[in-house]
Amino acid sequence: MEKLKIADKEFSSRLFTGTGKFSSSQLMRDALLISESELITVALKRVDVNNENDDILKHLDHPRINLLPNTSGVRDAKEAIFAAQLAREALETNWIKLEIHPDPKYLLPDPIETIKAASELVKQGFVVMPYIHADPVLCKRLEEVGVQCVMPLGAPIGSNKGLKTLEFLEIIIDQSNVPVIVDAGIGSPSHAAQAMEIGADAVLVNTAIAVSQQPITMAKAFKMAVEAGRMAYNSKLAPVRQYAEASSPLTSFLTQG
Ligand SMILES: CC(=O)[C@@H](O)[C@H](O)COP(=O)(O)O
Repeated sequence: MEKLKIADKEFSSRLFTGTGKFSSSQLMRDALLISESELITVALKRVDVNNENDDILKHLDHPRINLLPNTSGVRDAKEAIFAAQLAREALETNWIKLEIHPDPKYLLPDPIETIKAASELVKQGFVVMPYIHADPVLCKRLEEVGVQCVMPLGAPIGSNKGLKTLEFLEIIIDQSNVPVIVDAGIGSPSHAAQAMEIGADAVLVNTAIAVSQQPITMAKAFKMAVEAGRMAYNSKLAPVRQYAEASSPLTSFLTQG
């Protein structure tokens, strides 16, 4: 599979993963290593930044893993900027997954605060990866302020509903000049494959792996689905037709001889 470039990094895997909801840190590590994911997001609020033996960080220590701190839990741009600065200091990375979702019921991202924070964080030298609604206009605006990719949602975080925003994701992918990573709501490997088939550059999956009955084999299933979806996209899918079209001539044998 061809590599994906975001900012100064190249990724062989187009499956990005999250670290929440695993029943143990060891299980999280085993599943994420099997997934071959190279960009793994961790909520800053879950890390004890003053403890160099922090359990979650210890379990994510691997040469293939790039940590992507996220600002989950913040309610506005001001808090997000503060969280990003803390993360940069604590984890020594200027990459940040910008998540501002003040409403705990649906966890939908606040577009106004997100664009405000993104534009300031870009000015401060961050590689900004914003989690947003599948809004094509917002994606273009974020691109203009200098984010390195966009991360539109398929469905609410943790809902496992799949690509409820499919038609808008297609518009975003069609228009985008930065990588498009479908994030949130991907509940099964087939959802991930579908996102890749329509041309997403990558997907981010957490809940569907972490809360499955067998996270390790599920992680592998997601890895394979993402690879298959990308391969299908690169091979150009056959067109969808309204009417049937025979796969081989139906009557030619009647007219022979
Ligand atoms: C971990 C993380 O960043 C989540 O906020 C992300 O959006 C994943 O969503 P799912 O848990 O639905 O896969």
